[in-house]
Amino acid sequence: MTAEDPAAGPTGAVRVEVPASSANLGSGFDALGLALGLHDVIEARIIPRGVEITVEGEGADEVDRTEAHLVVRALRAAGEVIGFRPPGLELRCRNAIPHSRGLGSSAAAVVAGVAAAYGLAGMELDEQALQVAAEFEGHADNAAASLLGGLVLAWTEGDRYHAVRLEPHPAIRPVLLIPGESSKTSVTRQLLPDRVPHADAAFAAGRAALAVQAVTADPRLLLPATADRLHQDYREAAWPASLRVVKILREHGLAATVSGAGPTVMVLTQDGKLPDGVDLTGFDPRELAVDRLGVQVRAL
Ligand SMILES: Nc1ncnc2c1ncn2[C@@H]1O[C@H](COP(=O)(O)OP(=O)(O)O)[C@@H](O)[C@H]1O
Ligand SMILES: N[C@@H](CCOP(=O)(O)O)C(=O)O
Repeated sequence: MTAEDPAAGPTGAVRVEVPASSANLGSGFDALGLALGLHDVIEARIIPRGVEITVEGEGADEVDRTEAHLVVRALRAAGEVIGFRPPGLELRCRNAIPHSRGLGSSAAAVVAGVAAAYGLAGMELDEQALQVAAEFEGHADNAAASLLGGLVLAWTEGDRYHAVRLEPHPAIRPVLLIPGESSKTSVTRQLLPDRVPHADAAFAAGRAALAVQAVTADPRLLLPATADRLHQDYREAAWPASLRVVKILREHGLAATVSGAGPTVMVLTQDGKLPDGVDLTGFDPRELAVDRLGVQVRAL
């Protein structure tokens, strides 16, 4: 995360580039996130009054163009925290992150709004930025990844959100299988049980710890490290085809997981390849680099 010229003081306009992310990585439910090389770009400008919003690309036919726009709401919320209250705002959004597919579009939009507030106020991003962004989602995995880039470990302490950033191993090449249909995170969270068996919790703790080693240091461990018992099976009704593909790819030895709350499938490969003969009808396979920078802000 950088604000490239924070010493320059408040500015009238900023350009923000924010990465998508894949949360959970199978075993690290609500804790692990990986930033991906697919970016929304937002230009935010202070104007005398009101909001003027243009949107191109993903979500252009759906998103609100009023004060209720997610980037505006996040910008205003961050502004309250840092004491920055612009009279009016112009936003130009060029969206590349598909909405409601498990690629962290909402977290990216929120991080973009928070980063725009800091940039317009001439401030560098800080710990409070994660706090504001994570409060919109209720979990910090995607928001921390969009903010910091790389692999993130997110956790909560009371009502405070925290994250550390780790460097993913250079050999890791994520392939994303993005389906046409969408699935709302708020809906699939309701499919999760209130309690899980102790053995499953213990399994998850071990595999999530292993995932840190696999993603940062030893990608040969990716298959066992991404095994999950806490969320994917419970959410099957929302995206049976995604879970079927995950299981088939794992039987072929690939570290496939449902990305975030689905329905996209993420495969952590080391060669960018998928096995022949696996039926991927309905999915658009795209190799995406790991984003190592996190959100980028510059004055215009
Ligand atoms: N760039 C954006 N601008 C405005 N709203 C957005 C943007 N990205 C996502 N959203 C909002 O977030 C919703 C998707 O959130 P969610 O279901 O959590 O999916 P995702 O997994 O993509 O984050 C969209 O329907 C839209 O309301
Ligand atoms: N840990 C969350 C992640 C949601 O990610 P999204 O990209 O689907 O919003 C969850 O699994 O609910």
